[in-house]
Amino acid sequence: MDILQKIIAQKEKEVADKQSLYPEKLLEKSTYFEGRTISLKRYITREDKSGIIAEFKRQSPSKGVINAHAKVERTTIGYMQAGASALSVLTDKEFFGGSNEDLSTARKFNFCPVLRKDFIIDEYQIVEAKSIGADAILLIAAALEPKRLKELAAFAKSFGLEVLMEVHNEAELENNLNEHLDVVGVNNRNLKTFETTIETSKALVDKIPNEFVKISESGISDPETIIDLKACGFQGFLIGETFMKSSRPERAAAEFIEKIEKQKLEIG
Ligand SMILES: O=P(O)(O)OC[C@@H](O)[C@@H](O)c1c[nH]c2ccccc12
Repeated sequence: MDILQKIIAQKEKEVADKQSLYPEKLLEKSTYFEGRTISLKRYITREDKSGIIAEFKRQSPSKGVINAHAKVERTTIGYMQAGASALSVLTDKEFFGGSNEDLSTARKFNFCPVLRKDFIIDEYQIVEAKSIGADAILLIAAALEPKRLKELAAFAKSFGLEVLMEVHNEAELENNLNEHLDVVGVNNRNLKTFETTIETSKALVDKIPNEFVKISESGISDPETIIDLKACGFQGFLIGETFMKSSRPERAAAEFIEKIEKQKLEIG
């Protein structure tokens, strides 16, 4: 069993437990339920922003604890002040040390798109995403059958949530493109070895139709890589660890984004 299969098995249990404790009817009472969402697609492509989706991630299966002390409020506000286009918040507890409260806190203190980073396998988690204040959800092609991925994407759109589909290779991309997706992300991390390589993104970018916003995810550790990925056609960049491993992630993000701005000027 690879890590993804392990996580999915755990999610199936979690969803069943939660559904009996807090049925959808209850989640629908959340004040966020009626509210409008902020478009991730639009914010990634805004000219006045960096294209960076800055992630709040305390730990991961590949790295263990990345940052045990960072506060969601200070970190996410700082990310946005630094020039991030959007936020990504891990809500998985078991493997990533996140929570729904983390996402709601990010929501409460920021006016920007907030992506719910979790392993979605059921409609229940989409209702939950809306109820905690998310604007967009992640669907992982490696975790779902194409028919199921499309159903979940359509369901998310019916609540006004945008959909980021994540792929690792050409087959996943080609089997899953559908009209309900907004953003397509290439994950540079190999889920079996945990190794990351930007080449994964470069090999797939031209195969993603232009109607989708294209982002590169994981293992981005220097501003030069962003310049390189932009030149290949990527519009967005999902960054977690490079920021979170700093004792002040928001400061690391500010320094990183400043360097991109400087290089942009030099390149002209
Ligand atoms: O911390 P990194 O290497 O910058 O990666 C961020 C993000 O891409 C990564 O956290 C991620 C990509 N896809 C996921 C799916 C689930 C959980 C986490 C992820």
